Amino acid sequence: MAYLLGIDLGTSSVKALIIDTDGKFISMGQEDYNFIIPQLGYAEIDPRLWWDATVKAIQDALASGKVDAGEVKGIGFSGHMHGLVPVDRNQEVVRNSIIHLDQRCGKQVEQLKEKIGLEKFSQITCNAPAAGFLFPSLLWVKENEPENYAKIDKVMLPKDYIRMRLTGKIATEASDAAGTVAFHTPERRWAWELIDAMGVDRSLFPECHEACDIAGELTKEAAEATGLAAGTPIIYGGSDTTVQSVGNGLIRPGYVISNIGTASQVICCVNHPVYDRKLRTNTFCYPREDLWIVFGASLNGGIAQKWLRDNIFHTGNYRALDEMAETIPAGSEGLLFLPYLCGERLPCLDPQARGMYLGLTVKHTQAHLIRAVMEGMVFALRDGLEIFKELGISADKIIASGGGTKSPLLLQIQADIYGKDIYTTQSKDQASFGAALCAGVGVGLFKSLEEACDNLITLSPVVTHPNPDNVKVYNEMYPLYAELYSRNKELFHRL
Ligand SMILES: Nc1ncnc2c1ncn2[C@@H]1O[C@H](COP(=O)(O)OP(=O)(O)O)[C@@H](O)[C@H]1O
Ligand SMILES: O=C(CO)[C@@H](O)[C@H](O)COP(=O)(O)O
Repeated sequence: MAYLLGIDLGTSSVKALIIDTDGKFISMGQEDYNFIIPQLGYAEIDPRLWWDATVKAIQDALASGKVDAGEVKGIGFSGHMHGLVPVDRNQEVVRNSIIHLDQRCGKQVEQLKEKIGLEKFSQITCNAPAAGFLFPSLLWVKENEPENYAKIDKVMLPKDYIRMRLTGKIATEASDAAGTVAFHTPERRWAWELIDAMGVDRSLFPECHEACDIAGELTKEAAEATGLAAGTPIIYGGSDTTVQSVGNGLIRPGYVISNIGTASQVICCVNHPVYDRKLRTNTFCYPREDLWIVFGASLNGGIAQKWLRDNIFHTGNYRALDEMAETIPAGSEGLLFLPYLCGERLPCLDPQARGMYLGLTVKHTQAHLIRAVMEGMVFALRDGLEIFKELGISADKIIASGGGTKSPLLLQIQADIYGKDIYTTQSKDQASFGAALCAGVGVGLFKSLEEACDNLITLSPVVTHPNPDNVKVYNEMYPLYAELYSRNKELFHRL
């Protein structure tokens, strides 16, 4: 038998998925970890925790699938984006990774805008600089931790660290490199003009490749740690937003993925690097040289539900929260929730944005608080769909993805707030599945990503249809939701 291993390094957990070459699920290992919040607005994690969790997840996948390591023909990756992983000359981490949820580098974002000019910056990167992205985070380290900055030999993205531990080699690839905003997105190369202008040494940036290229082979040391076979081919892999889209079959323009993970996004792919001139969405590279991804990224997807579960209700169980929310009608009887608990990127790029409930009355119960949070998470994504309309990007078909697909209620809320049928794919975990497909293309088991997607990805026969009454309620509420941020921005900034 021939198998493929896809590793998805998420913000909160790592998944190692084994499939066969027909795309059939064989087994999956999953391990959780927690990033730390050393102070308000910071979000960090020691990358060695990712490695330990990845090793365990791979071991579990091999054991539960009873897979002979020699039959794993290729390994691919998907990884949460934007985070800074700095290593020294011995490939040891210099400091904790500053991850995408971190909002500390507002000052460095302003410096980028002042020194380069926002228009020039966005023409090169197709994006606005934002807190939590590698380049401004690196500028923060340069300014605030000169002793750490001096030790940095190379910087990389989170999943590149795992690949480095497996191959012994440091490199990155275009889909994640574009998310650093030190990258020329249309030309798919490091933006030396920006790097030089900010006084950063070019040597810190590793070689950059394409997602399905071969990166190297599994080392003997990594084989001993994981139980995989030394010499197994390893491909570069890509950013989670793009690879998860591949795992949903997104390989040509025309449809949209609605992904709810810890963060959440609405995503489409395009043939040219088009970008929103108002810089509310992101345009990065896709794991195929002639495609780009456009997406609206909310920092506040499932993390809002996790906050409610862990900090407010102290229940370990999303299902229990769903059961309560299901008892409440659409619209939560006039209660609205703005989910900007981590600051926000879509549509406002504001690290000081905050969450809020609007409309509380004595009638509202715990169940209303839960349902309003779920609705707020999806209203945040509708903001992205409205921008797609302005850009002339069609959303003929919407495919839901990520951990949010485990909740039938969240699927129904998406159908009702978007007013569209919601499809899902049959693959168990789309990001790690996409990573395995990229590996299959890299090692030559599939001719192309199109062939892999067209042959191996099937939509689930269960489609969630919008309920017309709920659509009406949400269409009336959305304009109120859309004003919540702008009307409260000044207060958020004074808090
Ligand atoms: N029954 C469920 N089990 C797990 N996650 C769920 C469930 N229902 C909804 N979710 C949502 O999925 C999110 C986790 O999604 P996932 O894609 O696994 O995250 P990540 O890849 O960011 O680690 C949770 O924060 C939650 O909002
Ligand atoms: O920030 C972005 C995209 O810009 C996300 O792609 C993160 O990479 C989210 O990862 P998960 O929350 O799904 O782990």
